[in-house]
Amino acid sequence: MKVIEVDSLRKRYRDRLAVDDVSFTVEEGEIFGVLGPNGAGKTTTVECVAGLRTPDSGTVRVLGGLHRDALKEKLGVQLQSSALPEKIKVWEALDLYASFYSRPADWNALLERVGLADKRDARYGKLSGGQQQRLSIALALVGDPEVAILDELTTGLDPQARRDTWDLIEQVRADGVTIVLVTHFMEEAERLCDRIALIDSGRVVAVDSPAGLISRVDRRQTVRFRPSGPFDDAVLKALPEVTGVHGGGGRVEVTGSGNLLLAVTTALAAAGVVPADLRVEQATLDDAFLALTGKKITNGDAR
Ligand SMILES: Nc1ncnc2c1ncn2[C@@H]1O[C@H](COP(=O)(O)OP(=O)(O)OP(=O)(O)O)[C@@H](O)[C@H]1O
Repeated sequence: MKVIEVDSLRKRYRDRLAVDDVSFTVEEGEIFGVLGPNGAGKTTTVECVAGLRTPDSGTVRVLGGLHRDALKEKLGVQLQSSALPEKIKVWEALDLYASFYSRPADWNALLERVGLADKRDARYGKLSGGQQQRLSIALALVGDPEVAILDELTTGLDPQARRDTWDLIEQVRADGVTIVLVTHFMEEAERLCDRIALIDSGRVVAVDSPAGLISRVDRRQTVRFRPSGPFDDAVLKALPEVTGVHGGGGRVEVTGSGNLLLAVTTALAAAGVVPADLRVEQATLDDAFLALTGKKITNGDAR
């Protein structure tokens, strides 16, 4: 079932066309990524989906076209800008947000789930960045939503806090919540998303699974190693998977496609060569974005 249908969405801010003809659909139960560089129009797009902005043209249907008030009950939103007052206590924020819904979730259980049970009485301003982020996820879930929109979920978090947040999102999805995740982190999109809309300059460049996006662009791989001794590189060049073999400084670089690693290691074993420091490099989402738009997406990606 399609949970979100966005068709030919356009949104202009005065002289700035932020979203220029964006279309995509999100299926029930998936984690759908909206990925693109800063200023691409991601936030504006999801704000239109959440009913927080009115599109200039195009249509947005969420949960079969629910109207605003009914939709508010079923949609949880965590936006970049939703900072809370410094002095509010964790439990007060949850209690306040719960009051917006007719059938809220049990926020005590939510606090446990996001790992903030011991911070119940702490003030928002005293929480670490990771704790604030987890609280904002709890606030997005306090209405027990069917769909959650999470914008720049892990920006500003250290790698461990980021991975903990990813685990949390996977648990939320396992409960059946459909998730729209806005991000400019490749690793996050690759790890979490079932499908991704790549957005650039207000337009959807492609929608596909992470593997689908990568394979569309480049199936080439590179295998690098240090051979245990000299060998005739014809044994590698003869392999159907191999397109090139280059060497120098005691290192060998083999390019090709298909199951390149297996083909190379098998041929080396047959030739009595042991490959040390073996590395495989494949195209990434970043490469896919570059090939599709001519731009790099990475900005602050904590790889
Ligand atoms: N309220 C606003 N008024 C005027 N221009 C805006 C407004 N909000 C966004 N913009 C502009 O619209 C464009 C798209 O912004 P948007 O925030 O949707 O992009 P984004 O992909 O979410 O970027 P970021 O990751 O930086 O938030 C940007 O050029 C931005 O400067």
